[in-house]
Amino acid sequence: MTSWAHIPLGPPDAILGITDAFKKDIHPKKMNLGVGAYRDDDGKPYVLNAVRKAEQRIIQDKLDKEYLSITGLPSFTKEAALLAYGKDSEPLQEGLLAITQSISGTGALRVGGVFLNRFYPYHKKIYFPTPTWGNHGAIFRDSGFEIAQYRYFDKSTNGLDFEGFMEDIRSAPKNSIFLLHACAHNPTGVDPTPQQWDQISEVIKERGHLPFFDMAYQGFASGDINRDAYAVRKFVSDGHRIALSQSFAKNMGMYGERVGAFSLITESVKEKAAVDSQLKLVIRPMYSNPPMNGARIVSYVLSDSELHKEWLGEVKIMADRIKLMRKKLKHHLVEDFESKLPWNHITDQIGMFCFTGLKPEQVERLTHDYHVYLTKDGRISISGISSKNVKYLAEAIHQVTK
Ligand SMILES: Cc1[nH+]cc(COP(=O)(O)O)c(CN[C@@H](CCC(=O)O)C(=O)O)c1O
Repeated sequence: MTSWAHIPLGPPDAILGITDAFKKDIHPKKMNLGVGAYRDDDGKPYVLNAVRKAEQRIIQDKLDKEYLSITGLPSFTKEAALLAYGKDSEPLQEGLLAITQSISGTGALRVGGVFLNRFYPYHKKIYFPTPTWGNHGAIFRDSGFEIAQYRYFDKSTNGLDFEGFMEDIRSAPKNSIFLLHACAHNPTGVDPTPQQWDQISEVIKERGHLPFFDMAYQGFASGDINRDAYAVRKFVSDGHRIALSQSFAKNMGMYGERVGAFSLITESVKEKAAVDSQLKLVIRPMYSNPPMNGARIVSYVLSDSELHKEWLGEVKIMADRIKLMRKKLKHHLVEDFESKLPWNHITDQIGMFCFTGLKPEQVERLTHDYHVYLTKDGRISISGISSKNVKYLAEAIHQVTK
């Protein structure tokens, strides 16, 4: 009889495990600032109206439940590509974009990781920003990659270490793979300016590196889908043949529907056909073909002009609420509690997260004494803040940092 006694107990997930701890807490003022999932000002999950309308139309259309193709719903991947690359994208117009639907952003990164580990013709090493999203390491290690870091966050300014970033691009061996957060960097909320992206593109091109963009927040960062895709589109117009993972979890509130896409720019129609064929050979033994419901909803929303317009309005509402909570948190810290610490980074940073700069022991106290749940590195998901609890949070942060 097989014994499994040799299996060690694994640690709780650094991000998703926080929600479990939060749920067990019965304190009336508890706050979940862990997982990056949008909440409205009542602290409730938000299902977009455009999504609800698309769902109704799908029901009325009485569609079948047949298998999708291995690379997913064509109407979805077409719309996902248009959203990311823009209608004027040359590779898109010339049919040079290999793309597949994926199990959300995580699945896109994994499929991309396995594909690149199988076919990337240079060193199987990928460079991550320091710090990066907690799941990137496991995804690419499990895909067979060696992991390296490039400098990104400057603790002294709570901003971008641009010089260090550029030096590390220059010093990495030629043809390295660089994972780049397209917008709303997780966990820091610190993004390069467009001018800095232009310089990053130039040096990455000089070194022949492969840019692998992770775009998990398009539209959710600034509220503008085109602005948030600046880096992706600039790199493509500069001639980079990028790899891109897209997630519709946050910008369309499709968290549990698991809707994403992986794409790679190729040099010719023949190359695209070969890449498409090999993506299928990666996916088929992994999960065969993707779930259809979420992809149908996203394709309905993006392809219908009315729903698309409504969605753009809703994604801006979400982004604007996040920006307002940043302003309120900083205001209470500085004006009400007269904190003498620098808190400008709360409003300088962008997107779902704020990298507060709190030390582990301060994080520990925030959770233990004030029932505020956040990741150990001091990252807070701004969407967990509302007009009802923002002052309480400011007081708690002030108490543990004064
Ligand atoms: C940069 C980034 N890339 C990819 C993903 C994957 O998203 P999905 O499409 O759901 O597979 C996330 C979600 N990260 C937030 C959500 C929870 C998670 O870690 O997963 C987070 O960091 O809280 C990211 O923040």
